[in-house]
Amino acid sequence: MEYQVIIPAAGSGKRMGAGRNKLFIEVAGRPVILHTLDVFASDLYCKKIILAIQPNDESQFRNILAGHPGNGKIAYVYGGDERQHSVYNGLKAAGGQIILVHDGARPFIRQHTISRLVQAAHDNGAAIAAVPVKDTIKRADRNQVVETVDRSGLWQIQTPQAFRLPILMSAHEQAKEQGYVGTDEASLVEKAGQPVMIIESDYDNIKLTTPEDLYFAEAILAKRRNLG
Ligand SMILES: Nc1ccn([C@@H]2O[C@H](COP(=O)(O)OP(=O)(O)OP(=O)(O)O)[C@@H](O)[C@H]2O)c(=O)n1
Ligand SMILES: C[C@](O)(CO)[C@H](O)COP(=O)(O)O
Repeated sequence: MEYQVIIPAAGSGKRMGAGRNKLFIEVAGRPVILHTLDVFASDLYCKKIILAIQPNDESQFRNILAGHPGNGKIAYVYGGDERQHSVYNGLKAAGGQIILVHDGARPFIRQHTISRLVQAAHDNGAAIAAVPVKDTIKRADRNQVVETVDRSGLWQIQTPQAFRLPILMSAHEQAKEQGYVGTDEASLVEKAGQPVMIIESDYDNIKLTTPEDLYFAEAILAKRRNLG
């Protein structure tokens, strides 16, 4: 089933502390963004990649992506101050029935997860990648525990997040009218009253956020090379 994907890539990487867009950092000798785009480039059902970037990163992105197999599918839009604004700018360039949003900082997404998300979004309207929480979660007030959260129903949410395009567009427009900023697309869609399905992903689908994540990234790629 055909789909388009928005890749938010306009962040500043403050928590990474690299002093530049973390998607330009090399892992196994290649910039993070190339790893992220690989699966969408090779997926014949992926008809368009909408890359949301900062204007001052444009020449570097274009140079890095010039030789990538997915380059012919890429449309560039400028991002905004918040991730949500970057995604909304991407939505305005999107078409077709199914739209995915996938963090540029998540380079290890698998094809079979994407395929399941696309089908679930077609069937149900909205579907997101997630893995069960492994740690005990507690709520604290000024570092003092006030509540232990029942872990049985908790999921660690990832991207891709997949939607029928009108559902996501409407949710973003409602959030804009209400001045609501969420940390993922699903929170906007939930707020609009649309059920959201969870599709179990895998623990390799990490978001490269802090420097430690780069060690994990090298290990994930080494594992995949060894598995062939
Ligand atoms: N205004 C923004 C903020 C983030 N992103 C993108 O959204 C993804 C997930 O965001 P995050 O990991 O938080 O990236 P940064 O915002 O760059 O990180 P930080 O919060 O540490 O600055 C990243 O691919 C990032 O480039 C974006 O397109 N536009
Ligand atoms: C969308 C997301 O990756 C789901 O876990 C996450 O909310 C992004 O958060 P960030 O702070 O913008 O990286």
